[in-house]
Amino acid sequence: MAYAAAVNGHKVLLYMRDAEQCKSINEKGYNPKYLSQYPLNPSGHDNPAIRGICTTDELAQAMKVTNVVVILALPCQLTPVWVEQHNTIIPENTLLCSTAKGLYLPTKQLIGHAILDSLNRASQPICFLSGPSFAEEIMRGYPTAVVVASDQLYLAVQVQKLLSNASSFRVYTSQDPIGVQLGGALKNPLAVGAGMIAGMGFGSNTLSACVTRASRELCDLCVAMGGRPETVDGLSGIGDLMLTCFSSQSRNQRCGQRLMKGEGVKDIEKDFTVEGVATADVAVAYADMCGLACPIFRTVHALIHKLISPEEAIRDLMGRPLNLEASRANLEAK
Ligand SMILES: NC(=O)c1ccc[n+]([C@@H]2O[C@H](COP(=O)([O-])OP(=O)(O)OC[C@H]3O[C@@H](n4cnc5c(N)ncnc54)[C@H](O)[C@@H]3O)[C@@H](O)[C@H]2O)c1
Ligand SMILES: O=P(O)(O)OC[C@H](O)CO
Repeated sequence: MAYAAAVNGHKVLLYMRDAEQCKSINEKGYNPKYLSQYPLNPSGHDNPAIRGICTTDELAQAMKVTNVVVILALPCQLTPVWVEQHNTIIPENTLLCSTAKGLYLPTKQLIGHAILDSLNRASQPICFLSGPSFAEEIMRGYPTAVVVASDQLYLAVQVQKLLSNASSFRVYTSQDPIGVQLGGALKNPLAVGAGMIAGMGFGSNTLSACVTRASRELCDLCVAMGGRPETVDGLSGIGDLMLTCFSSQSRNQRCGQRLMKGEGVKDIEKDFTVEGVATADVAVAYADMCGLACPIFRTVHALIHKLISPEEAIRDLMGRPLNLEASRANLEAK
């Protein structure tokens, strides 16, 4: 996201904890830890267009500048903690844009509600960026479309203008922050499930069937929790579901594959962030709250926690009562 903003000529400060990483960004124009082969310098000049900062003092100074947008790009389970630690230096009127795609496990909240609670301010301007977007493909300049949502459209439009560029990054707006947050979060356990199918050695028939039926569950659960169905049909629902279920670039998808090879969640999470694991727990809690069957969400959750075997999972899903395809079977109580 820093790169997308820098491409548009904005002054970008990238806050990080590691002083060495910061030094490398400022002196060499490369981030040694993430996507290290890509220069952080869209304009081609020697000086990096993105400057690294790593002290709370520098961050506090940066926050005082007017017209700042703070893009929070942390894993979901860490975002509220970080916000709470920094809430005194985040000005009340500064627009926050969260990119985290997950549901917050400790309180089973949408990430936006958890952030506002951590700030202890319900009125902070906030929006949510989501949609099919592997970071590496953005750095490569591959045309990408995402959506940014806020209750107040003008806040979403601010981020839309900040990040969109006509050659490779197109940002749509939405006034359905609940639907956009839920779509981006709930696709993750389903992508873990898609990886499990590959890990079990099944092929395209199984994957396509599962993703299609999963998209129905995603829609039912999002709508039951207050999102709009047209949002789920969009980039932050079906769009991101397709990306992550059909690509082994997805960390959630790779996690599912590795789980089926016998690895444990804790070991996999040491290698990369997997939002779908914690979010699966919250998804099942939401399904219970809404009285929804959501068999795929429940099966993925049970497999993650090794409550059932892969053979039982297939038997349970394939052995469900036969039904019309378009029936609302998912809406029956479990
Ligand atoms: N990577 C992608 O392609 C991508 C695309 C779209 C959305 N997202 C979403 O964005 C969110 C962040 O994903 P990511 O891939 O950038 O995750 P990541 O695992 O790469 O972590 C992002 C940053 O958080 C920092 N971090 C980790 N622990 C921290 C802590 N305790 N305190 C402060 N900083 C800490 C890391 O050092 C890293 O710089 C996720 O919810 C993800 O789903 C990621
Ligand atoms: O690698 P994943 O599975 O975390 O997916 C990253 C983004 O959500 C893709 O849009």
